Amino acid sequence: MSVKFAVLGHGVVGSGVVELFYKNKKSIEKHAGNEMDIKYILDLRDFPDSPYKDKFTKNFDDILNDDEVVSVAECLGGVEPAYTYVKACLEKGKSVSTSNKELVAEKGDILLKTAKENNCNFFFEASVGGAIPIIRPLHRCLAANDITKVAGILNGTTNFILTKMYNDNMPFDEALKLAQQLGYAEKDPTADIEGHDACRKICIISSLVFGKHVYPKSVFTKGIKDIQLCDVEASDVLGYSIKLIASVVKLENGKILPSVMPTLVSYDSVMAGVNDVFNAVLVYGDGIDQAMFYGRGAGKLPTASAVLGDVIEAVKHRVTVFSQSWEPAADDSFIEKIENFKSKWYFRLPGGSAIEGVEVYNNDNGLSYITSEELTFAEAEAKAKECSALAYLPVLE
Ligand SMILES: NC(=O)C1=CN([C@@H]2O[C@H](COP(=O)(O)OP(=O)(O)OC[C@H]3O[C@@H](n4cnc5c(N)ncnc54)[C@H](OP(=O)(O)O)[C@@H]3O)[C@@H](O)[C@H]2O)C=CC1
Ligand SMILES: N[C@@H](CC=O)C(=O)O
Repeated sequence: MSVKFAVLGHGVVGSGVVELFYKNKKSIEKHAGNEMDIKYILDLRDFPDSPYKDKFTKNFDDILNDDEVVSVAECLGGVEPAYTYVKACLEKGKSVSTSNKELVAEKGDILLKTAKENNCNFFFEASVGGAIPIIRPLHRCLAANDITKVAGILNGTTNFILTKMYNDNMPFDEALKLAQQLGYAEKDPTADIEGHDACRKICIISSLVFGKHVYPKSVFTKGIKDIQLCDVEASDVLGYSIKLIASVVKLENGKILPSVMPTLVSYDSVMAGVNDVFNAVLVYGDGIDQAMFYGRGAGKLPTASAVLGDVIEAVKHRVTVFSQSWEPAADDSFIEKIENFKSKWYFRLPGGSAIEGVEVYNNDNGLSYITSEELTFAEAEAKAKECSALAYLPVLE
């Protein structure tokens, strides 16, 4: 008998899940060890031209109350009603696979507990890095390591925009419009450009790796909206590319320091070669030294691939996967303050400024340079104020 699942949402990702499932149905079934079919697709809109139009419903209860549906792919986005729907499915023992990072970053601890209590699974491989397998490698393949740092480019939209600014001198707004047309951006793209999306993703990684829920409000987050073409030009001349880097570091005092900041990345580093919609995640551990995961970070079929991988896993393994879990956090005292973040820094000072002893790039847009010493965030902020800096960003060699 074929195993039935439902897809919530028929937008960019949900429609990709349906398309990829029917395209590769035979091999998906082979991997799952079962015949499978989609019984329902939930959406607010009508899709009269869809070959699957008979499967559409606007009523979530059709899915919830159908015992034949054992697994659900949630691709709605946002916290509500996704949270209510997902929790209700898990309470009925239906495993859920989601691409919704906002949901996982805000409610992951509760949903993982609900899944455990009901002997099913809450999977979220697609919530970080689009197509890139990173969640399962972190809690399974790399489980023998003491992981000390994870850093990456975790937002496809901003990496696409920055690449267009570097390679084509394209203005920010034009590049953003293109990313939206390609289905990379969030419904409200402020989440991409102000760094909230990358923040949600580093929260998920931090929670999984360090075992306690890290909420977005505890993470210092700065997006790329203030990056100007003159910073692009200056960083390029100095030998760096600006990337939106989300990272979490385990410190010697036992705390962790997650952050999201536009960062100058040396052209000599692997991160600098990650362009367009591609994402990359670098994991540092005592066994592996370092490992890099790379692939398309957004888009219809790449994200659908990760969602369907989880659906297959849910069909294959009906019992809770305990390694993919973390505890709720009573407070955020285990998170270090951003003021103590240490790095070299890029400064752009107003024209007419003078600075000695460092390599500088000086033009009509100001004087740009990179500090020779590491400074804490607090020291860099104070220096920026003192010099009336027009921009200051951390630097990754
Ligand atoms: N796009 C991408 O590349 C990626 C997206 N994601 C995540 O996946 C999720 C979905 O993203 P995406 O597909 O791009 O978003 P879309 O807005 O394209 O799709 C969401 C779909 O769900 C429908 N929907 C929303 N609320 C309801 C509801 N209450 N009942 C029924 N249908 C509803 C929407 O209908 P309507 O349009 O009428 O509102 C829309 O068709 C998000 O969490 C996103 O962050 C993750 C990785 C990559
Ligand atoms: N808007 C997101 C979509 C994938 O998570 C991005 O651009 O990375």
